[in-house]
Amino acid sequence: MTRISGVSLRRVLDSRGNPTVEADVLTVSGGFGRATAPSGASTGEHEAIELPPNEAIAAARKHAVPRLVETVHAGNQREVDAALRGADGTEEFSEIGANSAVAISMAAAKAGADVLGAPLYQHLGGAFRGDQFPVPLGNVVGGGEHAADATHIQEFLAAPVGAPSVAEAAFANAAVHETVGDLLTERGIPAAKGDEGAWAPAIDDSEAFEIVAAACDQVAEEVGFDISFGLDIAASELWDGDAYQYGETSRSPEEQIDYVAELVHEYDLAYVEDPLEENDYEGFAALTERVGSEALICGDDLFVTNTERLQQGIEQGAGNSILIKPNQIGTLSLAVDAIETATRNGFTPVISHRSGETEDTTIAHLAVATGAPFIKTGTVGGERTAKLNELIRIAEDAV
Ligand SMILES: C=C(OP(=O)(O)O)C(=O)O
Ligand SMILES: [Mg+2]
Repeated sequence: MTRISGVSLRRVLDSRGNPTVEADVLTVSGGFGRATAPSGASTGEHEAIELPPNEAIAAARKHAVPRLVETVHAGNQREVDAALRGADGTEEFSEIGANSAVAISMAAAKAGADVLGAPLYQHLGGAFRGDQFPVPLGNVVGGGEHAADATHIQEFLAAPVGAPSVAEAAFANAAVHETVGDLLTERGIPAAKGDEGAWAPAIDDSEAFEIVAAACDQVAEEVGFDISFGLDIAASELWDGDAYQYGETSRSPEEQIDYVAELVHEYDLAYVEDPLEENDYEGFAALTERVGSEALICGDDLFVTNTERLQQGIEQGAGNSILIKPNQIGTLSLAVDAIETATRNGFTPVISHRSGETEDTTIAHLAVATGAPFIKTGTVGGERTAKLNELIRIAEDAV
C-alpha cells in the first residue's frame, strides 16, 4: 500500500549555505522517500514562487499535509501532485511555495518507488526505461549571477556528445574542468569557483571561449571521442530593457542574434541556452531560424518548465529545446507534462539542476525515466557529482 501515512518537513542547508525545504514522506506499508528542493539565483520572472523556507514549511503543514495524509497514494504521482495543487489553490504555488511542493512531490515519488522495490527512474518511467542515458552538460567556466567579477556569459559548458557511456561522459567533463584549471594557471589567471563549481576567473568572455575550446579539444583527443561546446548565456541577466550589457559592450537585440549566430559557427556550439531575454519569443524564433539546424536553442527563463509557455514557443518556432527544472513549476507531474509536450513536438528536453543544490538525485532518475537526451548537472562538487554518480549507478543497475 502506498497510502501516505505521514509527511514531515524541515529546513536543511543547500550548497550555498542557504536554508531549503526537505520533505519526508511515509506510507502505511512502511515506504519512505526523502527529497530536497533546489534553489535558483538567475531565476526566471515566470517561475513558480519560492517562499522563504520557514513560511513554505508552515503553509505546507497547514494546507497540504492534511490533504495528503491517509488519503493520497504516494505511488500515484498524479494524485499526489493534484492534491498539492488543490491545497495550494494558485497557479504559481504562492500559498505553500514551489519549494515545499517540489520537495513533497519528489519525496512521494521516492516513497512510491520504495514500496514497489523499484528504482525511482523505473517507477517514474515504467518497466522499459533504463537503457537511454543523457549526455551531461558540464559547467566548466562561469560567471553572471553565479560568481561576481567573472565572465558575463553565465555558463561555458562541455558537452561530451561522442561519449560511449554516461560514466565516460562524466569523467570527460571532470577532465575538461581540470584542464581549464591548468590552462588558467599557465596564463597566471587566479580563479575561485562559482556557485556550480565552475571556474570563475576575472577574464573576458572571449578569453573564456579560447580556453574552454582548447580544453575541450585537448580532452577530446585524450579520450578519443567528441566533446562539443555549449553555453548558457542567461541573457535576461544582461538585458536592461533596451540592450544586452556585457560590461563596456552593449548589443541591441538584433546584434545579440548576430553575435550568438556567429558564436555557433565559430565554436561549433552544440547548445545555447537563453540567448535572448525571457520574453523575446520573436528573437528566439529568428535565431532558431538561423542556427537551429546546427545547435540546440534552449529556453530556460523563456519557458520555465511551463507547458503553456512552451506551447507558445512551439507555435512560434522559438527555440528547439527546453530546460526542465522541476522546482520552476512545482511538481514532477507538471515537469513531465512539459517534457512530453516537448518530445511530441520535436523540442529536446534538457533536465537541469539549479545553482543552489543539495545531494538530492531525483533529476538523474527523471532524465532516465523520460529518456531525455541531455542533463545539466555541473561537473565537480558533491551536490553536482551526486547526480552524475547516480547516473553511473543507474547505468550499472546498482541503485
Ligand atoms: C542552473 C541555472 O541557474 P539558476 O539555478 O541560478 O537559475 C540556469 O540558469 O540554468
Ligand atoms: Mg539557465
